[in-house]
Amino acid sequence: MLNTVLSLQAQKNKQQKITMLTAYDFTTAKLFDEAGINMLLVGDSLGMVMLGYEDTLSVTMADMLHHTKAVSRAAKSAFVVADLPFLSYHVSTETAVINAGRLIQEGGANAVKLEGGEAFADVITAITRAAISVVAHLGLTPQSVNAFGGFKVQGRTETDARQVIKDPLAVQHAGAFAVVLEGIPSLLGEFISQLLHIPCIGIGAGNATDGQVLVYQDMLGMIDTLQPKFVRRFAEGGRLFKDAVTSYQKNVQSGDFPNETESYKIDADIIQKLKQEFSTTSSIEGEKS
Ligand SMILES: Nc1nc(=O)c2c([nH]1)NC[C@@H]1CN(c3ccc(C(=O)N[C@@H](CCC(=O)O)C(=O)O)cc3)CN21
Ligand SMILES: CC(C)C(=O)C(=O)O
Ligand SMILES: [Mg+2]
Repeated sequence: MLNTVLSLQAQKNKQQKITMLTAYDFTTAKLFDEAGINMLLVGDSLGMVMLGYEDTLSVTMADMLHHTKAVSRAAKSAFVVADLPFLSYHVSTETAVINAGRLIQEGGANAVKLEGGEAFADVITAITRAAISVVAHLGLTPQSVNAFGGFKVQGRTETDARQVIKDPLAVQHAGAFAVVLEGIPSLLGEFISQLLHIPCIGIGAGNATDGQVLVYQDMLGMIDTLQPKFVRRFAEGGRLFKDAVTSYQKNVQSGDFPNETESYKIDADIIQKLKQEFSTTSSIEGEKS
């Protein structure tokens, strides 16, 4: 089943949870698409999990396009959302529209995501005016890590919580078709999801949002450095990979790999003839010198 802005809205209306996972390359995107995940997010978290940076601030439009192209080629039914990287939508609405357009036109994404609420309403309106679907990312917005003083849960005080409620309303009004709510108390996640008519996808926003998103390396248990409270490890992928690599290493060292069936064959007569020919050649060469 093809996922669209309409099917995702219908899922919220019917109270069927929306599933979203990050994806950054063709092979994993194909697996998640085949598993029936509704939405694939080419997140700027790729700077951390794929490229090894400390935060998402170093990620460029070139990085995002490179990975978005790979994911788009794999997505047959999943709806592909690409993150607008840091500073690609902050300078002017004009550059924001151009960069959003590149993720769609060159990257093949179905929608773009940007971090910001009320303060980015004009940018969201400008992008949606180009008929580009926008997801707004609110709450713990990782591109603000330095402004926040770390990856800190948002909306715990009355003043902060008020803004965390105002922002989703503002972006919905500006034309966003969905929001990602990250790192907020579950009661706020629940209230905002009831307040908005558009789908609210949570990550660290509790169980009452319209859907959930996680970074795939987190949920597959491939990471043991960063471990936010909201992560559940659905597999021990890191263990699985390491064990397989150890097994490969042992089998190569012992000469057990590759075996007969893993090797190519040639007629024994041909190789026998060539062996004679080359041993003669080398003895003649030897006589010359
Ligand atoms: N691997 C990975 N997973 C993610 O979810 C993720 C990334 N990378 N990179 C981009 C952002 C950064 N994110 C993060 C990173 C750390 C915390 C974290 O450690 N949070 C504290 C909250 C402490 C508090 O304020 O109470 C925690 O203990 O959960 C949360 C979200 C979410 N995103
Ligand atoms: C954490 C999710 C929502 C994200 O924005 C990303 O992966 O970049
Ligand atoms: Mg992101």
